[in-house]
Amino acid sequence: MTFQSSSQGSASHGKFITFEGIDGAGKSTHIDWLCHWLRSQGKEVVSTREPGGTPLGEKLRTLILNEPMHLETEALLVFAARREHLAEVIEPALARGAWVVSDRFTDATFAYQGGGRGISREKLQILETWTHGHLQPDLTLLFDLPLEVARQRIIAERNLDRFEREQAEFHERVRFAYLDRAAKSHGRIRTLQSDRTPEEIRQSLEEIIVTFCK
Ligand SMILES: Nc1ncnc2c1ncn2[C@@H]1O[C@H](COP(=O)(O)OP(=O)(O)OP(=O)(O)O)[C@@H](O)[C@H]1O
Ligand SMILES: Cc1cn([C@H]2C[C@H](O)[C@@H](COP(=O)(O)O)O2)c(=O)[nH]c1=O
Repeated sequence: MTFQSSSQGSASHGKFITFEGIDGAGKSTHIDWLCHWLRSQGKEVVSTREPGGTPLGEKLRTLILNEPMHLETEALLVFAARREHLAEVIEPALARGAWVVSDRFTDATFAYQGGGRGISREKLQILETWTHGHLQPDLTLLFDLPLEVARQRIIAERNLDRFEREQAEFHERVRFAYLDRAAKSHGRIRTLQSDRTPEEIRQSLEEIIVTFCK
């Protein structure tokens, strides 16, 4: 993890890797492979997700994904679930030297609640600083692809949740908020072109992760 204090780069801490992208981008498909690969390198790996990752967080996830609510209530709940996730799972794992791989983190909030719902970046930054001002992912893998391709992948296979049922314009705003954030991330967010075969994506992912581990 990247602490903004002098603990940055300390050998006693693990690494924090997050996966991001619009719904149906292919994150879950590749998280298992990455965790398997990291374990084959002898690392302790904690695989988790947001919203969720703790018993309380999973209850909040059910509400967030299914219950109609005010847009700011939604933002506050994702940060509440995140605070619990950090305290119960992420921070202890990193402190003991484990690698944490999370299916989504705060970039998702800037993309969905910021880009999608229109909450200002300033408001979200205040919540981010309050919740985890001391900690950011070391590496974020952004799975990017055209909206129509992602829709085709998920539409046949699942009951759509509150976000997945949003209009195409919402998902376009989410996608472009992610890309904008990646462009300003100084290399933390690596974008993977995801309208390719799983094998091609995995090869790109492997190149990124091997370089990151050096
Ligand atoms: N490169 C690919 N080509 C074709 N189909 C894919 C590819 N990657 C994933 N899929 C399929 O698309 C669907 C969505 O993939 P996956 O669940 O990995 O996406 P996700 O980003 O985790 O989605 P969500 O965030 O909505 O859970 C799955 O049926 C998966 O098998
Ligand atoms: C962390 C986070 C998530 N969301 C949204 C994005 C997705 O539509 C769902 C989670 O579903 P997934 O299939 O597990 O990817 O939640 C959000 O709006 N804001 C967030 O901070």
